[in-house]
Amino acid sequence: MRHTSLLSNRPADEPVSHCIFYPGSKEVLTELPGFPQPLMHPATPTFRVATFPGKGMGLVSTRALKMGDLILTERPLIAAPQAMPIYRPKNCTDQEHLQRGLAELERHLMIALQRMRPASTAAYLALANSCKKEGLIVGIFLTNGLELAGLWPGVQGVGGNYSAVCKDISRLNHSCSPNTSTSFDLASLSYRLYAVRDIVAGEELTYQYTNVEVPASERRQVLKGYDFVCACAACKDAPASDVRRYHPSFRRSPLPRAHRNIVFRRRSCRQMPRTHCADRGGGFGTHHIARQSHSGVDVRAHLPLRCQRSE
Ligand SMILES: C[S@@+](CC[C@H](N)C(=O)[O-])C[C@H]1O[C@@H](n2cnc3c(N)ncnc32)[C@H](O)[C@@H]1O
Repeated sequence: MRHTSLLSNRPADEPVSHCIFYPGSKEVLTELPGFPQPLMHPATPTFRVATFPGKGMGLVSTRALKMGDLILTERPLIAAPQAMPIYRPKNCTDQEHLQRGLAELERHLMIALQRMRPASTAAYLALANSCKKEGLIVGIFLTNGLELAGLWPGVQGVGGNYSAVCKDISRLNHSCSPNTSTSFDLASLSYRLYAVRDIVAGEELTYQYTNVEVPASERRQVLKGYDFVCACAACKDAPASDVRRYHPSFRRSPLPRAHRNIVFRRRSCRQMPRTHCADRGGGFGTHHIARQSHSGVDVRAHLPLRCQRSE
């Protein structure tokens, strides 16, 4: 593993990302023409951090937004592999292998936090940890990680082999009918958060942590890993909502053509301990990475807007 502070040679007010990379990933970025491109921000502020009863902190819109509007652009504080490549002795159980992987991840994250700018370290440590069984540092990483694909040399498409934590985007709370989605721009090393429907001023900005096309009971299982029970309208009226979610109109996108490259991404790594290592055999992380390859999908097939309006 290589630790790299990307763009640390920039002015002090420019965001720096601390990256824990496999060999070759940094070169994927530095060989991009014009890397690093400047960050593209919205013309006027769009959000603030607020507290939501029963959810902790989250983001709220400070002005009306139109579907497709850019809400914010952000470089991650830290990016690291979703699964650490560690040796697995013959008699090692899944659980032991998982714990060793997490301990190794924690060790690398500690190094990262020590090397980061103090303000970035403080911002990371201020994030939520819903994964209390693990150490604080790794717990924050598992709670707040977003998928970061496209940096694994030789892997095309949305491999999702890295996970990244951001100061603001990681504050988004979950909804099964989310009003935002992200894309990741490699050339500027930044996430872009977009509105996927019209949003009124003062509305909470929400994001999907899991596949929202599956029935509520399946979503509930995944969300258990984040230590909350979703109380959105779709979950409250699950039988009716499940029926609507199977309807073909659920998959039809009303996004204008210009915005159809927006990609829905889910939270990246929270399922890693529970679904892979607890439920399946095999090498640490393999199944998880396979799952993530389904998570960056064309928004055309996934915008649940018609249903959102009726839910
Ligand atoms: C990535 S953090 C989101 C920001 C977090 N609320 C905070 O205070 O920083 C994920 C955690 O937020 C909380 N959360 C997210 N969405 C929620 C929801 N719809 N209902 C209740 N809690 C939620 C859960 O504790 C979850 O583990």
